[in-house]
Amino acid sequence: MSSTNQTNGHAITSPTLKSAYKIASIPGDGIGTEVISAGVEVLKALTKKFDSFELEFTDFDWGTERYLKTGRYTPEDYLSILKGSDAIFFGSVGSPSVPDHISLWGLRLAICQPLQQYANVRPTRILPGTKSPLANCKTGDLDWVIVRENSEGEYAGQGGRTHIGCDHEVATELSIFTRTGVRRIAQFAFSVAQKRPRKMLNLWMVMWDEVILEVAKGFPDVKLDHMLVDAMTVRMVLDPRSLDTILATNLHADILSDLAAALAGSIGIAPTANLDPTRKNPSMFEPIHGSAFDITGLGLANPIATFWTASEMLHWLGESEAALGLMAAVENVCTAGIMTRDLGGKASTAEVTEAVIKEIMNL
Ligand SMILES: NC(=O)c1ccc[n+]([C@@H]2O[C@H](COP(=O)([O-])OP(=O)(O)OC[C@H]3O[C@@H](n4cnc5c(N)ncnc54)[C@H](O)[C@@H]3O)[C@@H](O)[C@H]2O)c1
Ligand SMILES: O=C(O)[C@H](O)[C@@H](O)C(=O)O
Ligand SMILES: [K+]
Ligand SMILES: [Mn+2]
Repeated sequence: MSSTNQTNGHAITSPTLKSAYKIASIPGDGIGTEVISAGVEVLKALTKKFDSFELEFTDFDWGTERYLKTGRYTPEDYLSILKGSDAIFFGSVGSPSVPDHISLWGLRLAICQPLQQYANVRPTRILPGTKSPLANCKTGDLDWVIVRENSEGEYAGQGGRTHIGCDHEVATELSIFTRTGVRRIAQFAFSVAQKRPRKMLNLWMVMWDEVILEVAKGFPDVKLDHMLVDAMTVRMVLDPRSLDTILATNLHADILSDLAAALAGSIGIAPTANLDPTRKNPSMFEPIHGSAFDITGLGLANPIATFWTASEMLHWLGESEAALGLMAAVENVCTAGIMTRDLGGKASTAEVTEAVIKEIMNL
């Protein structure tokens, strides 16, 4: 491409570098395929509108169908394949025909764990034109970022079963926490909180508390507040304005983020970034929801979670103008009332997608 500059009254044309990013797209199972294809369409529209960058997509059919045929969710060299990309755009994994721990460890965790995506970031707010199920909670009242520790805790993969099928069978599921793991996620969460208007971080747990108090010394401008997870659910419902950045263990944050999405109107809007903050490996971006068997193939899947996810991916890649443009387009479409059934509307996945693309082209 080229750009035109004015110099001494003369227009000169000079070549400029256009960033090109390689995106590995993994739609996965269920509505994952529907929302990722909508997301790819929207991202392609953005590259037309903002001609400063290009996206080169490679699609992978890694999902349960592949597992049932070959015994693996991915090819054996999947990590080196993914390492050749700048980011991973993921739908969901999970199917009624395979137990959840097999699908989860076969694909999502098989990517997050070895690629050291230890920070899982889940922003939530109430989009304009949409409603929270909480009476008196309006757009702006609920504006949170949940930071989920994404590498250890309850999803560390430690534990097992002995004497399977016997009455005295024993099953263990161990949560593990390391100082290194807690320190690095605390540092990450503080730096998120530091950039937010309320500069506030809420969290809990014993060794966590100790490590976090150490890390807190490096962030004197962030207000720190400790909460137990059960009390946090109450506070999220009764006093959403008092929260900002919420740091929690892998499982606790998994649960709190579904609650947060529901309080903001629907799980169909909520995005996730699985980040390797060191940037040694590509990070993975996905909607927070799963395969949603109950609505698969019906055109009812809300694609906004995936659009918001795409916006987070663009921010991470450094394309903030396009990222903000995408969210502005999404907000305009919500304000116009073009929404899927989960948000109280009547539009299909394709209609919302088309409306967002139209808004992007009119930005
Ligand atoms: N990261 C992931 O890939 C991920 C996350 C969660 C669940 N899962 C898997 O997905 C499968 C189904 O899990 P589940 O039912 O507990 O959770 P789910 O998120 O798939 O669905 C929960 C409910 O929310 C609705 N919903 C979800 N996304 C929606 C959207 N975009 N638009 C409108 N409605 C939406 C569904 O219809 C369903 O009623 C399981 O196999 C589970 O393991 C995968
Ligand atoms: O257990 C899972 O499938 C995941 O943790 C999922 O719930 C998620 O939120 O990523
Ligand atoms: K998902
Ligand atoms: Mn979850």
